Amino acid sequence: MNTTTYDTPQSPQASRVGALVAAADAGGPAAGLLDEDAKREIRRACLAAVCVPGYQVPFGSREMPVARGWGSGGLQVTLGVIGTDDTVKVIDQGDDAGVNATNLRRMIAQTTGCGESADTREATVVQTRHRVPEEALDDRHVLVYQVPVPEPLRGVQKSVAECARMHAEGDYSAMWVSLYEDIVRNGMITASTGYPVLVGGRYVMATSPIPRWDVPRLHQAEHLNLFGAGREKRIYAVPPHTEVRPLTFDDVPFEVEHEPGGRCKFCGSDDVYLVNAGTEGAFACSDTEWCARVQAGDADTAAHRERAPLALLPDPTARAGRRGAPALRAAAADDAPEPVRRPAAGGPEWALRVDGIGKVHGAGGAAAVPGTGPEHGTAISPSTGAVVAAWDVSFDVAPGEALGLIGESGSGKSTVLRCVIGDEPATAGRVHLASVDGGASEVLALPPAVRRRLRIDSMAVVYQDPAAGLDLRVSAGGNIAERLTAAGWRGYHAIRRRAGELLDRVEVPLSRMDDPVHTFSGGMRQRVQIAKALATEPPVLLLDEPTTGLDASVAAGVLDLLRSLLAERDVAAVVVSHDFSVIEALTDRTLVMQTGRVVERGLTDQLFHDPHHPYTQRLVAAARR
Ligand SMILES: Nc1ncnc2c1ncn2[C@@H]1O[C@H](COP(=O)(O)OP(=O)(O)OP(=O)(O)O)[C@@H](O)[C@H]1O
Repeated sequence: MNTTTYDTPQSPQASRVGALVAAADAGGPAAGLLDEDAKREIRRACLAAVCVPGYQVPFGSREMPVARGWGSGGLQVTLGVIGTDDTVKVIDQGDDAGVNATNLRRMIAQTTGCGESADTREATVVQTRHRVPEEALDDRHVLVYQVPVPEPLRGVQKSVAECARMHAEGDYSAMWVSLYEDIVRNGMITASTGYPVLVGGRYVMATSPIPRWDVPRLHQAEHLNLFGAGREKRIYAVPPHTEVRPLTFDDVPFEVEHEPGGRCKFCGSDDVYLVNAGTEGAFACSDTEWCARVQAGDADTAAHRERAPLALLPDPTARAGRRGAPALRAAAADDAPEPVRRPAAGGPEWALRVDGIGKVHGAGGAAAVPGTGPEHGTAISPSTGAVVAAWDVSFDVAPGEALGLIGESGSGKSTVLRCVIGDEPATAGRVHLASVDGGASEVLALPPAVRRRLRIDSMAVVYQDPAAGLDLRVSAGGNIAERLTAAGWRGYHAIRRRAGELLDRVEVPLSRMDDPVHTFSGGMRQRVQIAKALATEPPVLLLDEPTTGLDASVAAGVLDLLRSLLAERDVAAVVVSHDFSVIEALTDRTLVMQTGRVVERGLTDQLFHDPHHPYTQRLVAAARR
């Protein structure tokens, strides 16, 4: 028997949390389904979860003697936090008197010595695998959820490590894109169980296992919510009085599930979460305790109606307006969340400055460089065997200017671009952006999270392969929405207007805006990638072989588009290509690269008409053929 008892804390609002603190390290005779060490670990994990609401705390989940689907995570949390003074109630789906619920409740009571009840008002610890009770919970209650799928990002990101990074950096744009795509397809967000919420303004949390109907009851709740996921070994919490906001766009209200005209066939309630009840069109309360009490006249139905999320019932007419191509008009001033960063007046004349960038693949770092380069005819270090992909490359680009990097395959031009954007770490050199601290900060020395952020509002890249810059499963508009939501855009219609304008500008028909990009031709994909890159008007645009791989006529069209886009925008562009005709069409100045080094530089026009270096002469001759 568990003989643990908790002091009754003085602060009613902190009572359940206070009990956790008091019992965190409390010992007692080992008994029941969990030994005291396991219980202590669970309490500590619960406390950590309370301290960082919405954050998934790992714990050493144990095997439990219950069948799969009974929720070993929830059971472990219940066993970890329950004391002999407590009374447990178990809700299986919405049923608290069924075989599963009764058996589980008895097992908990018998192995811990706590009381048991099917009445929410008597219970202090309620374990649920579907519903928040219709009865009001208060600061005496702990609601323990059996969680089947704890990771809210699982639908958009398979890698556990990447999910952790996204949570750490608050990078939830992939989640916003999935909500955007849902609205485009269905006019509403259809996610039912597991609806994502932002907890305490910081972490996105899945609300699995509860339906949307119950989600509003997490916001500023009186009671402590503890979520246990046994298989994924995670515990997380929503402590009392925590802000819990369902994720949705500013102009798309969060909605709960609703059966128009639906009413419980037993108690007549129409302000409860209803489930189908056998025959066609018949419904019943999913909370059997509440239903029975309403029938018995033992329920405060007026107070319940006030709590019910009736203001969040769906509005079908609003849904229709969210589908179909947006009306094109100039973006409104308040569409963008914040002004795009531009170099401050009086700052440097360049938007991007690169000083002595170098990249060595393999051993030796800078020591590997001697013996490589054009004069030695090799990029491979004679001393270490490392590949010196690029070395001592410097340039700057002004707003409204385009700089070309040209060279044969393997000359190192893409390496320079990848080091600047952050796709690979540089071995040497410095990068400055006028939009970051007026150019004072060395960008390569900034923390990785800050550098990733720069890729949203300060720099964009267009890759040769559209699959590198786009999610081909997502619609053209959704791909643009990813960049906009990452930059903080939260207006659904503003996002659609902006995406529509951009797609129109790059000549992708608006009728294709909501089609997945994998259904597009290569040239159209590249146009979508360009539209996405320009979405947040980054002051620096990097183009890596933007037309290579396209048919000649399609490439010519994309080149024309890029030429007019660069001419009309105040963007500083770096264009990498092995083809002098591309460089000639797009750029003002050019660096010629051979075996990792710059061998010639000058105005593109001059280089094209009067190349000095024999290597440049070869490249120009090839372009003229
Ligand atoms: N991860 C790597 N490990 C070893 N060598 C590499 C690696 N990545 C690139 N290199 C080498 O660095 C050199 C420069 O490559 P880079 O891709 O920058 O050339 P490029 O001029 O852009 O060529 P391309 O137009 O074919 O992409 C090449 O010799 C390449 O083989």
